[in-house]
Formats: sequence, structure tokens, C-alpha cells
Amino acid sequence: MTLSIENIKAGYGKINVLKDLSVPDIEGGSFVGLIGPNASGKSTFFKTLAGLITPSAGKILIGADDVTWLRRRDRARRIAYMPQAYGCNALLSVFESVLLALKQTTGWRVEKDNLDRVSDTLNALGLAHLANRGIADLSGGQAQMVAVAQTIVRAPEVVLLDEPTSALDLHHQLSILTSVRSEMGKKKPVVMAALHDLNLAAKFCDRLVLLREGVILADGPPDRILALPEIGETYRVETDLERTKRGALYVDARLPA
Ligand SMILES: Nc1ncnc2c1ncn2[C@@H]1O[C@H](COP(=O)(O)OP(=O)(O)OP(=O)(O)O)[C@@H](O)[C@H]1O
Repeated sequence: MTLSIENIKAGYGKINVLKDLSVPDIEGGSFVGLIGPNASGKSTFFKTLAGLITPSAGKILIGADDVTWLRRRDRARRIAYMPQAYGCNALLSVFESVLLALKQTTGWRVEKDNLDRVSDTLNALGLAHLANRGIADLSGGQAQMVAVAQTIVRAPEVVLLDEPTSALDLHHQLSILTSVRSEMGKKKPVVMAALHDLNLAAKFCDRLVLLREGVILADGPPDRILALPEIGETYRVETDLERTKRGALYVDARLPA
């Protein structure tokens, strides 16, 4: 399975945000980082892929299927989206909320298989100990990890995570992205995550797409993209790309003198 995004234009009413945006040939099983400064259009891009915004031009293809005009509910079976704001005050336990996410695009009859799938997802993300907690009573970081569970539980073909680590401490940033990667090993979905931390993006992503003002400036492997002068220009900082002793990429950023 391959996801291809071709010449998408989209925005809000007369406000044009995404200007002819193409991301071709994203192979199933790859983890793509969407990077770019505040207001560059990352969430708008995800909302367009998820069917919450209708593009004025362009195509979204999963394999040979054109899903651009698929109804939102049908599309949700194939593309799961975790928005940036995910708060919930419902009187549901964590387990129930993930089960609800699993069942929202199918009938409501719950099979044992569904319960196993919820348990497996919570286990995989290290959240089993929270299963019976009320979702309204979680910390910000716990709620964010549960939102990731709600997104990946259906094992869709495309997973869109809008800043999945913004509320997480260092340990949980690494553990949630490691778990997402290892879950990907099974069904090989395309995973796209909007990430502000370029070092995390370098560590986990196979490919980075750099967005500025609704235009893609660069698209390629992290070691090439993060070395481009466009990175510093886009974020309005000075950067150097280094390799640590362990071989990891490290973006050293500072404000211009
Ligand atoms: N509902 C809306 N109506 C009008 N304009 C909007 C709406 N939502 C977003 N925008 C505008 O679209 C542009 C892109 O916003 P978007 O949320 O896609 O950026 P982003 O890259 O996700 O930003 P951030 O990193 O700050 O989350 C911004 O100029 C924003 O003000």
C-alpha cells in the first residue's frame, strides 16, 4: 500500500492555507515527520487528509483508490487522525474510550476480539495500568497517550498524529514513538506525525517533509533534510547538524546573533 498526495489546495473559506501540496509515494510501513514552524499548515494538512476540510483541488490516493471524496465515515476506516486538542470529559474509563474509538466506524456489537484488541493496544503503549481510570481524571500526558491508543486501535492504513509528544516527558516521548513504530511493524500502515522536536523527528522518522506557509520546501531522509539551509531559514534560527558519539543526528539550534 502506498499513500500519495497530489497537488492539494485547501484552507478555510477564502483563506488559502495549503498551496499545491504534493507528497508522493509514501510506502506502507514508513514513518513520515511533518515539520515546520507554527501556522505553517501542518494541522490543516492532516485535517484535509482526514476529510475534515474539503480541498479545492488535488487528489489523495491510497494505492489505486482515490479517497479524496470518500465520505468522512468511510474514510475514517482507512485514515485515523489524532488532533492536537483531544480533551474529553465523558464518564468513560480509558478502556471504554479506546473501545468506543475502535467501534465508531463499525456496528456497536462488541465481540471478544474487540476487547482483546483494546487490551493489546493498551499493553503495547504501556497504558494497561490506566485501563479502569476515568478519562477525565488523567494527566495531560496520560490523556495524550490514550489519544494515541484511540487512533491506532483500529489498525488503519494511514495514521495521522498531530504533535503526539507535545505533553510528554522525555521517557514517554521515546516510549510512545517506540511503541508506535513497533506496532507499525505488524500491519505496515503509513504513519505521519507533526513534530516540533527535530531531534525526535531525526530519531524516529524515515522521511521528513518540511512545510512553510503552506508550501513544501523539502522532502527526503532526515540526514539530508536537517542539513539544508532551509531548516534554519524556515525556523528563523541558526542550526548545525551533528552526529553524536552513538551515531544519532543532533540539530544544534540557536537564535541568530
Ligand atoms: N478554523 C480556521 N479558520 C481560519 N484560519 C485558520 C483556521 N485554523 C487554522 N487557520 C490558519 O491556518 C494557518 C495554518 O494553521 P495550522 O493550524 O494548519 O498550522 P500548524 O502548522 O499546525 O501550526 P502549529 O504548529 O502552531 O500547530 C494559520 O495561519 C492559522 O491561523
